[in-house]
Amino acid sequence: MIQTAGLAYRHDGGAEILFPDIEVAQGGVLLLKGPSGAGKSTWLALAAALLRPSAGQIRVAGQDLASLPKIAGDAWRARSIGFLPQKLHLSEALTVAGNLAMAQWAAGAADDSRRVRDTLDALGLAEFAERRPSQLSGGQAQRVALARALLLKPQVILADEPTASLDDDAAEAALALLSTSARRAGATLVVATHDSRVAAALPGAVTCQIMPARRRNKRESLCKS
Ligand SMILES: Nc1ncnc2c1ncn2[C@@H]1O[C@H](COP(=O)(O)OP(=O)(O)OP(=O)(O)O)[C@@H](O)[C@H]1O
Repeated sequence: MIQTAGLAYRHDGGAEILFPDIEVAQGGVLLLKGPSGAGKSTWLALAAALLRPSAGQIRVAGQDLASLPKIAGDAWRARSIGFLPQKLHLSEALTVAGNLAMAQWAAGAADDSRRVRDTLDALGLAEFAERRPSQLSGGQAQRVALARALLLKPQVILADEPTASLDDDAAEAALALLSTSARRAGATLVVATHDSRVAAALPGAVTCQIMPARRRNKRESLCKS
């Protein structure tokens, strides 16, 4: 479950970004839309406890994040959040399987090569386990990053612009895989995007518009389900 109320954040030297109040049930899908620079990535960083709000409340996967100390936040994130970043950050020094093992190690989880294999298998990546990231297509590399995000069975998956630079067919396949994987894992899925193709691929999502304050119409609701 994700719940926010009166959430706001001010970057150093920037104007305060005001976010709409959001409520998404555990296992639900949240689509965060909004123009470039509106604050979508900032919202994801707040939901991952990478940033602390300047005002308001945010509760993610049963944890109140507004007042969570940094060290507790790091441990909570490792347990609870799977992140699919726009830049995939796969290490070329490691194989595909090694990249997943590295994610286990970084989260302080026990080394579990069986889970690495099973996760790669579930995403149709078994045959690529011993390849380096540069030996994969863009879509395959993104699937590896999704496998890494799912590996530790997170309660929430945060995906930042998952269809950027994908053509229509690849974007449709990526979104289908993302939502099927999240549903199977019982995880809440959050997709932040300004790609208008995404809404059609995520029927039933709670859709919230992140909007710079100067462009808001006070009577307009910024979220709908
Ligand atoms: N570290 C930072 N320091 C100062 N300002 C920042 C910082 N990071 C982001 N901003 C500003 O905060 C605002 C929101 O940025 P954010 O990256 O969250 O937007 P976005 O909606 O994700 O944009 P895009 O779709 O282009 O990725 C922007 O005006 C941006 O310039």
